[in-house]
Amino acid sequence: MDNVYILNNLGKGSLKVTITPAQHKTLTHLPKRPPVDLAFTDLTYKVQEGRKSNVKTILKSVSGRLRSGELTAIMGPSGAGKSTLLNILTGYRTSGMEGSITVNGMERNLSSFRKLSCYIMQDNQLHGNLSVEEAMSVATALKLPSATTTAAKEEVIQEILETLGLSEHHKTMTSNLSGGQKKRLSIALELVNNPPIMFFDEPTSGLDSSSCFQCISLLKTLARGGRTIICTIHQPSARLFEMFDHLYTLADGQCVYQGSTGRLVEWLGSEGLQCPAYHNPASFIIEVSCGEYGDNTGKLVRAINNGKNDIRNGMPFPEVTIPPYNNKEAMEESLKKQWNKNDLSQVQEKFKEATNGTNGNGNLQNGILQYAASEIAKGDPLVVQMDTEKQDNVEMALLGGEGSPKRYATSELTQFWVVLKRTLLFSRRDWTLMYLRLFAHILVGFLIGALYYNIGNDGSKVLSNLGFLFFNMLFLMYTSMTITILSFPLEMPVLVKEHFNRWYSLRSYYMAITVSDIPFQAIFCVIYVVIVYLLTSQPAEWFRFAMFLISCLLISFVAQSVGLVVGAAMNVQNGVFLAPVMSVPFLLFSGFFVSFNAIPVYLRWITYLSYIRYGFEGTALATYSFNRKKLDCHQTYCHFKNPVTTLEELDMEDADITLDIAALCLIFLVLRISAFLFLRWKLKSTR
Ligand SMILES: Nc1ncnc2c1ncn2[C@@H]1O[C@H](COP(=O)(O)OP(=O)(O)OP(=O)(O)O)[C@@H](O)[C@H]1O
Repeated sequence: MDNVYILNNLGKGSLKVTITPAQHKTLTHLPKRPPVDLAFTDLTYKVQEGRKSNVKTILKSVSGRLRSGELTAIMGPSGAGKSTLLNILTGYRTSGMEGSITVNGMERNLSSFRKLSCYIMQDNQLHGNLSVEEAMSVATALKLPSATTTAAKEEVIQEILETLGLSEHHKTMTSNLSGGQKKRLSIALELVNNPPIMFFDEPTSGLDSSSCFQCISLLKTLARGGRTIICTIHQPSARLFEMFDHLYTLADGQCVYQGSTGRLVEWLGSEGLQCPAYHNPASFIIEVSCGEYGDNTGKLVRAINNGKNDIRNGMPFPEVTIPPYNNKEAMEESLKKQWNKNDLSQVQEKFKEATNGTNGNGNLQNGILQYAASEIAKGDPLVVQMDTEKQDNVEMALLGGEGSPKRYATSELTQFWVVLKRTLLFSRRDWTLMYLRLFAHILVGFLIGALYYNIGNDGSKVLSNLGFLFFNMLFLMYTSMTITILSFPLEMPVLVKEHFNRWYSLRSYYMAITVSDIPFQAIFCVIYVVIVYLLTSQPAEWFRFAMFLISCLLISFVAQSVGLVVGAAMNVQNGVFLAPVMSVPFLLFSGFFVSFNAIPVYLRWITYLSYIRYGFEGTALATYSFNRKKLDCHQTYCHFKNPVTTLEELDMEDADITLDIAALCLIFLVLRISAFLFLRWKLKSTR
């Protein structure tokens, strides 16, 4: 359908422009968000190294302005502090920082800011087991308000995928996408709620030159839509460099250039640094920053006043003042004024999306866009038929404080449900997690059944039967513990990204992963126990079987929780070594190797912590307690013919299975809470 726009250039009549989009490539269905300008003043970042007195200053009182509608590159030599600056601006790193960061002239409220921004990290943290479409569905389910209809969500997904050139690949599994496609998917996922500020850490790393160009074109397109796009980049090619609107260059933690990319060479020339002909300006500024043309850093830092000066007019930026607002209306009014300042970007967005869409081809400087922009630049009032809704929908989140809406777009229950469904889908698709585990339980079940075949009621084989009971504990413990230690740390980077970008709360995520694996673990455990119980001819009484099964189930749940604690607290290498080593004392004090009374008094407390002891005791009581009849004996003398003798030998004659079950439940709860606390600590400490 043709779009008709009236450019009512007052005093000069009106101009009618008819635009026929080549294909449906608009982002009209995204939620409307306000444009955001970000400024930072005298930003200093220090870290402590080694001894407490050894403080390293990474950012040295840098200042800068990052405007909406512009694509900003943060450049500098390796180790200059680019990632550190980006991490501070995103709010990813908060401790050790001094200075002020303002958003549209007001002191940044980190909580509100994080709702307006997204951070796309270098290694596209994506779940490989989801298709593009499924990943997008999860993003819309979590990032758009629950009130959004399914049809509207579908439309958002459709639009974004078409715009980013991913619609052809909507059924492709994320793990099979190319590097460039993965990058685009990472952007697509965050674009769902249309954040006005987007941060990218090295968006072009690992991409070939054509994909780099496409990626930067896409970022430029997003910037032209009124968004503030900031990315760190390593020495781009001259072609890529030209595409950036704004360049912020760091050298040794200080700002050596801030301004348009187009004026870089001219400005450096005015400082006595002539860029050789046919030399890439991006390479030149890096070389200058590295000191290849002498020590110019101090001179450049002074000339630019460490980022306080605007290269456009060589003057310091106007002071940021925060007006004293008396009421909410005054704040809204002020924000609307700021909004109106960004009319240019709104016009650009409208024209861009109506004409060529955001298809990443970089062809943005079309005639209409230039016309509209130049008219505004001249100061002539220009009325464009636009979404008036945008102006009314000033985001109170910018203001922070009382008017600030909820922390997440959806309720914790919705987050729990969406993450649970996603985790169940992963489990179904994860070969190791599902089929290999099932196979192992069945195989080992039959192996043990064959080894201890029919010994359950044989008075001469009670010691072997106790060995069987202990082996059950060992097997169930290791299988459920190691799978969690191996799989959970792999989830961490995605969790860090999604949690930081406000997809869900840690609580909802944790509840979902806690619940998701329990049914599978339970099914595997039941299959194993049924096989071994029948093959080894344990007492054929339902209540004994139930107690035996409950003890085994609880052991596998507890061991899984141990795996979660270890997986949350450390990486795979350490976890795989430490968890089995840490389990050794619990195995030794389980009551199988040494009976309780034989353990030295000062070491007995360990048995109370040994979950293996409770599990082993539970299965032993289920087998030999509750007035079990004497066992069969096919030899002249069977010492353990009477089950009471076995219990006496194990010091379990007074033991109570209810206490064992209660202790296992308590340990389970304590471990699950500890795993949550470790996870929370880990999320904070990685930042
Ligand atoms: N936690 C830390 N402890 C000690 N030094 C740190 C810490 N974090 C960063 N640094 C140092 O700060 C400097 C800047 O690091 P940063 O990662 O920001 O550099 P960069 O410009 O992004 O480099 P690159 O382009 O190589 O990624 C480096 O010298 C780095 O070693």
